[in-house]
Order: sequence, then structure tokens, then C-alpha cells
Amino acid sequence: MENVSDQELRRLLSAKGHSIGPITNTTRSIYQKLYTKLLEEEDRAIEVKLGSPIQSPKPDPADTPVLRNKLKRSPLTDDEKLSEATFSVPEEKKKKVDEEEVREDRDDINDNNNNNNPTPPHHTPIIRDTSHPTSNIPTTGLNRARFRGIPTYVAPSLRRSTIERTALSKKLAEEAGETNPKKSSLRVPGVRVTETSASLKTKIDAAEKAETKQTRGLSNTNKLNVTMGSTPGYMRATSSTLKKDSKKDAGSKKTDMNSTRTRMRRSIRLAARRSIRRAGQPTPVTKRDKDYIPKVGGSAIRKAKDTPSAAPKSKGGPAASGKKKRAPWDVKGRLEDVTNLYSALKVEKEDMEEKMTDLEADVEQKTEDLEILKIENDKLKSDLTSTTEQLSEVNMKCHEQQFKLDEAVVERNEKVASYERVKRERDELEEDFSRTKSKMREAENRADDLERDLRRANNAREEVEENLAKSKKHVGELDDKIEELKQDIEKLNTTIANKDSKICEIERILEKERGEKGDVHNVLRRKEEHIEHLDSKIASLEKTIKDLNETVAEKNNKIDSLEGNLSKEQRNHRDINRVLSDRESQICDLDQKLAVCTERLLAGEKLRRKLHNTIQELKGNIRVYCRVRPFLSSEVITGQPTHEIPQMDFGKDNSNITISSLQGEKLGRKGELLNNSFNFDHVFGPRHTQEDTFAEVSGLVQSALDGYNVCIFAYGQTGSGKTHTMQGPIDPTSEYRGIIPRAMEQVFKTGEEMADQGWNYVFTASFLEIYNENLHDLISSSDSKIEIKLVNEKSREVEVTNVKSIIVQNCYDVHELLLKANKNRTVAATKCNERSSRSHSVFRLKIEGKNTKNGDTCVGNLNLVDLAGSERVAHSGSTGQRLKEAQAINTSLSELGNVMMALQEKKTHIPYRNSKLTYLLCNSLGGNSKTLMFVNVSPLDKHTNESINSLRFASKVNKVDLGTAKKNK
Ligand SMILES: Nc1ncnc2c1ncn2[C@@H]1O[C@H](COP(=O)(O)OP(=O)(O)OP(=O)(O)O)[C@@H](O)[C@H]1O
Repeated sequence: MENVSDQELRRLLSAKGHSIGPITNTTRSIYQKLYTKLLEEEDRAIEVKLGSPIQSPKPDPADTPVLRNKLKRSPLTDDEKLSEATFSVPEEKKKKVDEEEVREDRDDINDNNNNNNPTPPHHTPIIRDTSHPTSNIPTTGLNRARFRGIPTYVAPSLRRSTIERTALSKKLAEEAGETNPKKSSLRVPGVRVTETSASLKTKIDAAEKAETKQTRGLSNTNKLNVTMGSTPGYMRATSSTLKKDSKKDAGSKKTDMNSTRTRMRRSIRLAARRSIRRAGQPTPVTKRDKDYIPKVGGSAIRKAKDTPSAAPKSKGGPAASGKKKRAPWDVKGRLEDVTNLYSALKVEKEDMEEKMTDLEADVEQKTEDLEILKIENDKLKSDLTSTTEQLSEVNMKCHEQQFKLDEAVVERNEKVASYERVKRERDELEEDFSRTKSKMREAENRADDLERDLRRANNAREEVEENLAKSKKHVGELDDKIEELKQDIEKLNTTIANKDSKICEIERILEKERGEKGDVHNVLRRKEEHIEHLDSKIASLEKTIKDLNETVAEKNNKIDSLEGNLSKEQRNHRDINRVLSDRESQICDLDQKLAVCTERLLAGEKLRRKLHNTIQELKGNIRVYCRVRPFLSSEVITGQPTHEIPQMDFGKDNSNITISSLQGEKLGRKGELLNNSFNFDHVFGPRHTQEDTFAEVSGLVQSALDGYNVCIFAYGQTGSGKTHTMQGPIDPTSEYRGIIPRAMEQVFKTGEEMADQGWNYVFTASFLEIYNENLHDLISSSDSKIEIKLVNEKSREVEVTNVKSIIVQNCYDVHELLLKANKNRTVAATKCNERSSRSHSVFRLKIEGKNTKNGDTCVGNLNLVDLAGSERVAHSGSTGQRLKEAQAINTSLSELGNVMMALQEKKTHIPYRNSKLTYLLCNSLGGNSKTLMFVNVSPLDKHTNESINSLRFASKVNKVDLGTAKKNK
């Protein structure tokens, strides 16, 4: 405690209503103690005014762990755990606090002794609590210990005095079932009875007991000293003061505070030394100790001797001279030892006396302290009573609060349950809300997308509308362009039509000029190919124009291609114009060349005809070809080759035939074998084909085309192959087709070819039959009589009346004609057996040619005659109709021979009119005619004589010179 002046003590205590007498050394301590107590009360008052860190002015009993356990509350909160932790201070901590307090008190006492501090040893040191706003307020030693970092034991809200708190804690501990308040901690939050306080309480109790004993005259200072020996110094001082006050109050007048303090210091010093010695610490021996030792007597000496560390280690002490065993004879030494021992005992005796004095002073002091404690105890008891009452009220309130708390707990649980329910519902609602929100967000996004799409669609629609407007405008422009193009196309078409007309004209001109031959013809053909190329170009141009029209229909997408095609077409048009101009110039050149070529061609054609005619004349205007047919399958003897005829021999140059025959074989007499050799213009053996035969005839056919009268007839006995040679099978595709169909093929083909040279031919065909010197039209069913009239005597031109002439233009027409003739012939054959062999058939083709280029004309007649069988009727023994037929045949054939002979003999009268046959062929025999006679020979040996006869007749005809033929114009 700080030193307080007497004036200050007087002022404060007077202010508090205390009557203050004279302050002496004895009363100062009492006044100071009272002063301290008043300060503490002021502290509490100030703290109550300022408010403690703990807001609750009173501890809530329900907050105690014990009560909490009784109420079985819910788990502690963090604040409660923290408060709980402040009550469960470990024992080590408590000991440390006590030891600290003891040490501090002892230090205080020592300080007071050393500094002659007038502060009484029992005075509680005042420290400042800097952790509190009222840090200037002095606190007790407990607070100071707490301030030094020792865990807080005292709640700031209950700033009571240590004794009050001790009593209260004891009571609370008893209520809480605590039997040893010293060892246990109070469970009241904010109220903690420290071990020091508990021990203080115990000591107070012991002091009260001692006081009681003292009151009963049983003052036992030693016992009190023993009891107080373990108390801290300030308590002992307090006891001494109390004892002194008690003595004072009892009327003792012989003690004062100074003597008491001196004794107390001495006893404390001795007690400390004893405790130090008990702890084995060397005890410093003061001068007073040295003086005191001899007073102690034998026990003290023994103690001094028995103490292993005191006498030997004390410097200058009795045992400092060393423990030396003296010899028996060392009387002087022994006397010296006895003297020393005496001195020590004397000192011990004085010490004991002083100790007794001190103890008496202590007892007085304790008595004073006891009185003070008693007063305080009474006050505390009254406080305890009031506190107990308050506590019972608090307990009642606590019970009520507990009940309310239970209800609140139940209500809380219900609310918690409802809260949980509400929370779940809220969570569910939140989930629904979040889902709805997300859906709304999606819907909003979709709406945004739709709006964007709509905006885009609107923009696209606007663009489309703009494009549509542009397209319409563009279409209008395109329509204009199309119109222009159409006009251009029409112009182009007009130009093309003009060009076509020009081309047609050119072609017509070209056709006129096609009469020429050779290089000019080739050049012309190339030009035509070039024209065709140009035509194809024109066609492609037309196709392109068509494509352009279609392209224009597509408008927007094909404008570029249309323009490209347009430009392309323009280029093509320019090219075509260029080509056309080139062509026109070429055509002009060609026209000139063509005129030259045409002249040359016509001249060449004339030359060719002339040469051809010359050749034919050189060959002879009447030629005789011999043809021997092969054996028929029905005629062949087994193993005999069909093409080998034993009695015949054919020359190597195809112009000779030798036929062996027995001559003179009569009535069993063998005849002589005679070789009958005949020379003809050409001899066809059995191996020669129809094609071979026609190859030698085609020149005459060409002569007919050139405007000559040609007559080819077949002569021979029945079955020798005349019809086969002249007509063959009526099948235009057969390889065995005869001269008539092949000649027709040639004239049509040549007529087409000559058309290039300007020749335009008209072919008129008729087919007659001469049977029994009567003419029959084989292509007409008319029964009108056919007459032969001589139209021009000089030219021997005859006209056949009532005969049907058909214009034939192709082989098909001829084929139809032959079929019809064959049919009519068959019908006639049913009426007259073997009529076909008994009649002459004459196929006549009138060829009328006109050259459009030079105006030349030509008329030729091609007579193809299949004569009746030439066999001798006399030999056959025919009669009746057969005879008549034979006679008619013989007549006609004889007359034919006669005409030939007359022509050979160059008679002025040629007997054409003697037979229908010669009359019909009068303009084709002799003079202006070219005649070819096939003499057909049967391979059969039995027909040898007839064959020889035929060959002889043919040989006779072959000698006929018909003279130079003239072309019909
Ligand atoms: N060169 C030949 N090659 C093959 N067969 C032939 C040849 N010549 C004629 N024949 C055949 O001989 C037969 C008689 O011929 P074809 O009828 O032509 O004789 P023909 O002289 O005309 O008789 P007819 O006077 O009775 O008319 C026919 O079957 C015919 O096919």
C-alpha cells in the first residue's frame, strides 16, 4: 500500500462519517486498513457506476454449470464455454497464484523492513488495473495477480471484498454440493473463490477458534503461531494487529505498535530462516544470531552440531573453527569448547526469550486482527443472509425462468421444427423459384432469340423486298435486253434465212456444177463439207440462241451467263459474218472455178461417153456370151462334181467352148467323137456366178444410160438357164439375182450419181410376153390387144400400144413389178402348161435423161429378153398346142436369125416384121443398137446336140456386124 499521509487518512475517514481520534503508530494501521476498505468500496461503487465488462449486474444462477446441468440445457454457446473455462483453472495455476501472492507479500514485508516503510505488513498492496477504463482505481493483490497474466478468478461484475466473496462462494459451493470449497471452483459465472480466499477463510475460522480459546483464557500462542505459521505474512500481521487491538480494546496498555512490529519482524525472520534451513539452504548467521546461540542451551548446541551444513559452513560461527577431536590431555582445549558451548546456549536462551516476546506480540496482533475479522465476519454474515435471500429469490426467478425456458425450449423446438418445415418449403420454393427463374431465363432467351430471328427475318424480308425491287427493275432491264436480243435474233434469223437462201442458191448452183469430175469435184466436196460445218455452226448458233432464251427466263441467276452468251453470240455472229463474207468470196471463187469445172466435167462426161461407146463398139455392137450352167442337184450322179462337165471344155481365156459329141452313132454302130469348138465374146462356165456374168453386162447398161438402145437376150434350150441368167430368183437380196435386178440397181445408182452432174433420169419399165406370136402385158391384167406400131420408119422406132409402162424410181419398184409379172406368168402357166418356156419375155426399161446443166438429153432403151426354149420341136415329136408353140418359137427364133443374117449381109431390107419378137426389138437390133446374146447351154450330155445347135446359132449371130450404134437424143 502506498504511503498515505495522516491528513489524507483523517480527511477520507471523516468524509465517510468515521470519528477519528489521534493518529498514533498503533492506530495508524487500523486507520489505514479502514482506509483501504473504504477505497475498495469506492472501487465497487465506481465500477457499478461505470458498468462492468459483464453487463449482467448479478450473476445468473441458472448460468452456473451445476444449474445448467440440472436444467439440462442445450449445448453451451461459445461465450458460455469461455466463461466455463474461466472457472476451471488448473491446480498448478492456483498454486502459482498463492505462491506469487506469498512471495509478493513477503517481498512487501521485506521492502517495508528494509525501507522502514511505515505501511503495515497486512496492508493489501494497491495496483492499478490498466485493462479497465477505470485503471486508476487501485485493486487488491488478487487483482494485481490477475493483472500479471494469471487467469482471472474474480468477475469484474462482482467486486466484492475478498472475505465477502469467500463467504458467498462457500455458501454457493455448499448449495452446489461442494464439500471442499478450497479445492473446488465456484460455478457461479463471474464469481470465483480463489484458493487463497478459501485458505483465508479457513484461517479466519482458525483465528475465530483461537479467539474463542483466548476469550476462554486458553490463549495458546504456540498453537496460534503454528496455525498462523502457514499463513502469509500480511495475515499474520493482520492477526497481530487484531490481537493488539483486541488487547487494546481489553484495556491493555503496555504494548505499542513499534514494539509489536519489531517482534513480528523478528519472528518472521526466524520463521523464514527456519523454513530456509528446512529447505537445506545455508542460513546466514547474523551478529544477533551469534549472540543468541549460547542462550539456546544443549539442544541448540546439539542441533548446531547435528546440522551438517550450518556450523561447518558458517563463517565465523562456533563451528567455524572446525570440528576437531581433542586429545584427552587437551584440557585447555576442552575448557575452551565448554566455554564456547556455554556462550551458544546463552545466546539460544536469549533468542528463546526474545521469541517468547515476539510470540506474545503476535498473539496481541492476532487478537487485534481477530477482532477486525469478527466485525467483518458479522457484516459478512449479514451480507450473506441478504445474499441468501437474494439467491433464493434468484432461485425462484430461476425456476420461473427455467419453466419459461422449458416452455420457450418447447416453443423453440416447435418453432425450430416449423422453421425447418418452412425452411424446407422455402428451399423447395427457392428451387421452384430458381427452376422457374431458369425457365423464365430460357424463355426470355428464347424470346430474345425469336426477337433476333424476327429482326433478322424482317431485315431479310426488307433485303428480299429491296432485292425483289432491284430484280424487278433488273428484270425490266433484262426484258428490254431480251427484246433487243430478240430483235437481234430476228435480224440474225433474217440474216441466216438470207444466208440460207443464199446457201440454197449456192447449192443449186453447186448442183448445176456437179457435172464436172476430178479435182474440181473434190474441191467442191470440201466446200460442201465446209458449208456443212457452217451449217452445224449455224445450228449450234440457233441452239445457243435457244439456250439464251431459256437463260433469259431464269433472269437473276443467269444474267451473267446470258451476257456472256450474248457477247459470245455477238462474237460468233461477227465470226459468222466474217465466215460468211469469206464464204461469199470463196463462193465467188468457187463459182468461177465451178464454171470452169463444169465445163470440164461436161466435156469429160462427153469424152467418157464417147470413149465408152468406142469401147463398146470395139467390143462389138452385137456380142454373144456363152454360159454353161452347172449340174443341178437332181441331175448329179452320186459322186460326180456339179461343176465338171465331161463333154465340154472351156478355154483359158473364157472365150472358147469345146463340146464333144458322137457323130454318126446309128443302129449299134459307134459314132465318132467330134469336138465342136465355139468362140464367143465371153464364155461363162458352170463356176461363174451371176455377179461375174453381170460384170460383163454392166457396160451395156451404162450405154443404155448414155442414150443407147441395148438389147440383151438369152437364147438356149429349155432348162439351160436362160431365166436364171436374165432374172434369177425374185429376191432383191439373193446372190443369185439375175441381170434384170442388177441392171436396175446399176441404172438407179448411176442415175443418182449422174444427178450430181445435172442429169435427171426418168425410168419407165414395161414387161411383155410373146407367146404364140401374141403380146401379153405381164404387169397388167388388161386383156386389151397389144399392137406394135412402127412410129418412125427411118429410125425404126416402134410403139407398143395398150402396154402398161411404170415409172420406177428404185429397186423396190422393180421388185414389185417382177413379182407381178411372175404372178401373171404363173397364172398363164396354169392355163398353158410350160408356157414360161414356150414364150418370150421382154423386160423393157426406157431411160430418159436430161442434163439440167447443159440441157443435154438422152433416151436409151434397155431390153432384157428371155427367149423361149430353142429346142427343136420336130425332135421332140410335139403336136397340137405344143406344136403350135414350137412353130411360133421356131418362127420367131428363125426370124431373129434371119434378121441377124440380114444385118450381117447388110441387106437393105431387114425382116423385122416377120415375127413379133424381131418387130418388137427392131430398134434394138442393128444400127443404133447394142446387142448382147447369151447362149445358155445345158451341161447334160443328152442335151449335147441341142447345145451344139444353140452354140452354132449363137456363133452365127456372133458374126453379125451391127455397125456403129447411134445415140438416141
Ligand atoms: N448358172 C446356173 N447355176 C445354177 N443353176 C442354174 C444355172 N442356170 C440355170 N440353173 C437352174 O437350172 C434350172 C433351169 O433353169 P431355167 O429355168 O433358167 O432354164 P430355162 O432355160 O429358162 O428354162 P425355160 O426355157 O423352160 O424357161 C433352174 O432350176 C435354174 O435354177
